[in-house]
Amino acid sequence: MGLLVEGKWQDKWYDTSKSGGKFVREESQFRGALGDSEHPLEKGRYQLYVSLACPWAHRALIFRELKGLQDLIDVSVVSPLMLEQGWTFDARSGSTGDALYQSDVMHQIYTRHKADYTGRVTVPVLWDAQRECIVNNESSEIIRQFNSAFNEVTGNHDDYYPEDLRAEIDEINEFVYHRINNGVYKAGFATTQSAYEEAYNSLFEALDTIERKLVHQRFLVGDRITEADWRLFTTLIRFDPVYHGHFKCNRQRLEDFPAIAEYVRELYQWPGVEKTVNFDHIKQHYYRSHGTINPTGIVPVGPDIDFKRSHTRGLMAGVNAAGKSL
Ligand SMILES: N[C@@H](CCC(=O)N[C@@H](CS)C(=O)NCC(=O)O)C(=O)O
Repeated sequence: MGLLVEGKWQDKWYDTSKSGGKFVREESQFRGALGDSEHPLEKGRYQLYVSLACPWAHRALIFRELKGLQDLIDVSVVSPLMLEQGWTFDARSGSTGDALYQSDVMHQIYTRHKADYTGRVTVPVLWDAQRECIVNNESSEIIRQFNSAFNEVTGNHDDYYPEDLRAEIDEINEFVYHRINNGVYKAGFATTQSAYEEAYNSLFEALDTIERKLVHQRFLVGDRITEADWRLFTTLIRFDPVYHGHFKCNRQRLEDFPAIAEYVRELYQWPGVEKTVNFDHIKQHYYRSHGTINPTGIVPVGPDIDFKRSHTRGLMAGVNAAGKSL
C-alpha cells in the first residue's frame, strides 16, 4: 500500500506517528457532481471503480442496484489484494480488469486525471470517460448523486434522503461514521494500546446505542429505510467475518446483538443487495493486505453465518424508499 506524491507512487503504510498512534483518514479530493454542466448524464459515459472488499465502495454499488443504474454506470472491480502497488487490476487475484484503459494499477487512473496528483489512491472512484477525469471519489457524495441524478432517465424516484428526514439522517450519519464506519478502522489501525482501547470503547458504546434503537424501530431514523441504513450496513456485514478478529473489535460478535443481527439480515436480503456482497473479496483483502496486522496472511475459514436465514423485522412497521408500507 502507498500513495502518490506529485504523480510518483511511494510504497508507504499509514503514518500514525504524528497522531499518538491514532489512524486519521484523509479527505477525498475530487468532489464534482453528476448531471452538472461538466458531467452531463449520458448512457455509458460513467465508470465506477470499486473494490468489493471496501465498505465505502460498497455503498456506491448498493445504490447502483437500488436505483436501477446498472445499464447506465459500468463497474470495474479491483483485485482484493492491496499490496506494494496499492489497488491493482490483477485478474489472477480477482479483478475484472480496467474496462476502459486496461490499466495495471489504480494509481494510473488518478494520474490519468491529474499527472502530478498527491494523495491516497482510494476507491470508490466515479470516472467520466468522455472528459477522462474523476468526477468524485467520496462515497457519501456518490451515493447522494446516485439517489437522485438519474431519476428522470430511469423513472426510479425512490428516495433514500427525503427532505423531511435530512436533519435526522445527517445526525445519525455523523455518529455512525465516526464511531462505527471509521471506528472499526481506528481500532484496527491504532498503533498504541490507548488509541486502540479508546476506539474500541467508543465503537461498542455506539453499537449498544444502535441496538437499543433497533429494538423499537425497524430502521435508523424510524420506520422508513434511508441512506443512513445502507451506510451502516456495509460496516455491519463485514463485522463478524473481519473486524471482530482482524481489527480486534471483539467484545461481542454482531450475531450476539439480537436486534442488530436481525436488522443486518433484513438489509442483506433486501432485493439486489446480496449480489453486492462478496465475502471472499472481503476476507482476502483485509487478512492478506495488512502485513503489519496479519503477517502470515492466513485467512480464517470461519465464521459460518447464514445471513439468509429468516428474521422477524417484518413484524415491525416499515416504509420503503418510495414511501410505501412494507
Ligand atoms: N472517504 C473515502 C474513503 C475511501 C477509502 O478510504 N477507501 C479505502 C478502501 S476501503 C482505500 O481505497 N484505501 C486506500 C488507501 O488509503 O491508500 C470514501 O468514503 O469514499
